[in-house]
Amino acid sequence: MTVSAAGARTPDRTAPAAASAPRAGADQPGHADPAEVAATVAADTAPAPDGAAVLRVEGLGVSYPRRGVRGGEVPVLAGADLELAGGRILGLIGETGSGKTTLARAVVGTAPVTAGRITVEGVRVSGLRGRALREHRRSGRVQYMFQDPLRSLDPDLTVTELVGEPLAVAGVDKRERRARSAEALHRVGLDADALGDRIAAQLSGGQRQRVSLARAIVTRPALLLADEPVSALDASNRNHVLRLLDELRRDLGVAIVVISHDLGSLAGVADRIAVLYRGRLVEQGPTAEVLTRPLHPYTALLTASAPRIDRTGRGPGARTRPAAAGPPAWAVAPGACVFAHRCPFADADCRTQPGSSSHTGQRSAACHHPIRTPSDDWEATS
Ligand SMILES: Nc1ncnc2c1ncn2[C@@H]1O[C@H](COP(=O)(O)OP(=O)(O)OP(=O)(O)O)[C@@H](O)[C@H]1O
Repeated sequence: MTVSAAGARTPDRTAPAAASAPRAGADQPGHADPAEVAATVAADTAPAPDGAAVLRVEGLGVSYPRRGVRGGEVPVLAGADLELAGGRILGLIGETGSGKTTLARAVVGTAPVTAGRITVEGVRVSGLRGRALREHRRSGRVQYMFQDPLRSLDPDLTVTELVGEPLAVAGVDKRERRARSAEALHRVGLDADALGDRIAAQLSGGQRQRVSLARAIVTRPALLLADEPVSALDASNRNHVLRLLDELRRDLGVAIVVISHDLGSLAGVADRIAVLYRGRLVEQGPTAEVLTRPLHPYTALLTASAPRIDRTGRGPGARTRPAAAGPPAWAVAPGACVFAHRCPFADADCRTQPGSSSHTGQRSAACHHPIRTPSDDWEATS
């Protein structure tokens, strides 16, 4: 079990070295003045200059080893390009198995990158190895928040220990750990004095998710990857966590990637949406535009089937067909459209030719026949 860049826990085979680093001691709940610590956090975590990319993903490919086949591999992500500035939220959406978690894990260095590059704050993290990678993870500048806090939080640690653990990994002394853990808990609406001595099993689902969030921000990250942060929560806790994410990006300038199945959750919080289908990013753009005027037929299908986005079924999504089985993504010709087997507009080009990526302003869609409106100003880029 391991977790983030800074040593939480996740059930994977590629445990970051930080996972074996010493744990925080049994700190007492912190007594620091949260306002004072908050001021320090704000000073230490200056938002990236407007427009500066905190995360840049270029031509990313990830392949997992194929079980039982020596040297064999299964490509699960290909040609992914993304950019995210400080203080911005990117919603990453796609059906189960499309590669959302894999993309996030590639960014924190726990998925095997086979092509392209990932840059965080100007540092090429996809090329880091050995000591440089361990140092990067210990810095806590990139944090990954797991979708299942009950499984990802160590059941034996108290809340104070859980939140302070990434700081212990980073070598922060006990006194500062206590102060910063209390501030992080305060920021997510939890009282360290009241909850600091509890273990995860003694918390509600919403509290656990907020402890995960406190743990993720305690290192003052530049980039937070939140994997399905609200999918297990009821409506009130969901809204609370989404509001917290919004505050974090605004107050601390954190760049946040929110992974979700739920367009409704993303609609309220994300500045931009990226749509993943079978390991390919098929569309990206400002949230309102992607949701109301999807360009890629798969996005149209998503928006049409999301009740809160399009209840009428009369939007562009109504033109798409229901799901149908297709070839596995790795069997699709390199660059050809992975949605062609389901797309009502697909022609021979879509099944055989490299997908054409079109864009207009802030938007892009990897599609030979994007859904257009008369006002669209199109430019084919490849
Ligand atoms: N460690 C692994 N080894 C081999 N294959 C893997 C591994 N992890 C994920 N996969 C495969 O990679 C593909 C993408 O998985 P991933 O977990 O990234 O999808 P996802 O979009 O996050 O799905 P979900 O929404 O269900 O969490 C899936 O086919 C999955 O089975």
